Amino acid sequence: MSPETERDGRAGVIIAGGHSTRFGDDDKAVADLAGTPMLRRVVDRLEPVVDEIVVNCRDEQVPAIREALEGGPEASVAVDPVPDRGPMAGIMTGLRDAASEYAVVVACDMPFVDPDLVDHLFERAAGCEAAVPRLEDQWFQTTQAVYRTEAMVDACERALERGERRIVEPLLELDYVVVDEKEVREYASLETFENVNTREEFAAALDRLADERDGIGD
Ligand SMILES: Nc1nc2c(ncn2[C@@H]2O[C@H](COP(=O)(O)OP(=O)(O)OP(=O)(O)O)[C@@H](O)[C@H]2O)c(=O)[nH]1
Ligand SMILES: [Mg+2]
Repeated sequence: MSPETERDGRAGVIIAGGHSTRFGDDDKAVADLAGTPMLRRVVDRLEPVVDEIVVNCRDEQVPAIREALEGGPEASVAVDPVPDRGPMAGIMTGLRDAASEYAVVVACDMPFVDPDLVDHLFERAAGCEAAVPRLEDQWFQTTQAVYRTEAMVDACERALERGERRIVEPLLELDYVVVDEKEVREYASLETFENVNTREEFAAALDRLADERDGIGD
């Protein structure tokens, strides 16, 4: 028998442990975006393509996050043992709580994440340790990427020990594949990567949702 735990399945790990400083006084994770907390939109979009959902946050966010998750798909909450160590530490916390072999990591501020792309990223990651989108002239989309859970946890631990904070540090240690812009566009429009940092971007997201409701756009 293998000494390692046999894992299979797919997790969705949403990181929400930041302070939303560009957003202002409120926590953007639970900000009401056209009637639905932003984080809950991400949960709802991932639910059809994953087997379990984990939401990572700081301890004091838990009550509001649980409220935002109420009535939705089952999701567990993974609290950072040490807060404010950056999104990579949040990824490590969330992945540690996931039981699945692979996990898609998505930031809580990406309300337009496309399940078709996520599904494709899981397929591309099979047999290796990560599948990460990279658009032309842009950096890796590390907060909308699939990782092999155990491999990424170990790589994050090593990176944090070295004093690194960037998500790309553990990624580059893994056996990863890049999903380029052309390939992304076969599955999703680039709005999948749109992230909401400011009040202006929040207003733009509201406009986009209104257009979608009215059947405008693609
Ligand atoms: N667990 C954890 N998550 C974080 C941390 N910093 C950022 N994040 C998450 O990483 C994602 C991307 O970060 P940002 O868009 O910069 O979010 P943010 O740090 O809350 O916002 P700003 O303060 O405006 O930069 C978001 O989903 C954040 O919640 C952190 O220190 N710990
Ligand atoms: Mg952001």
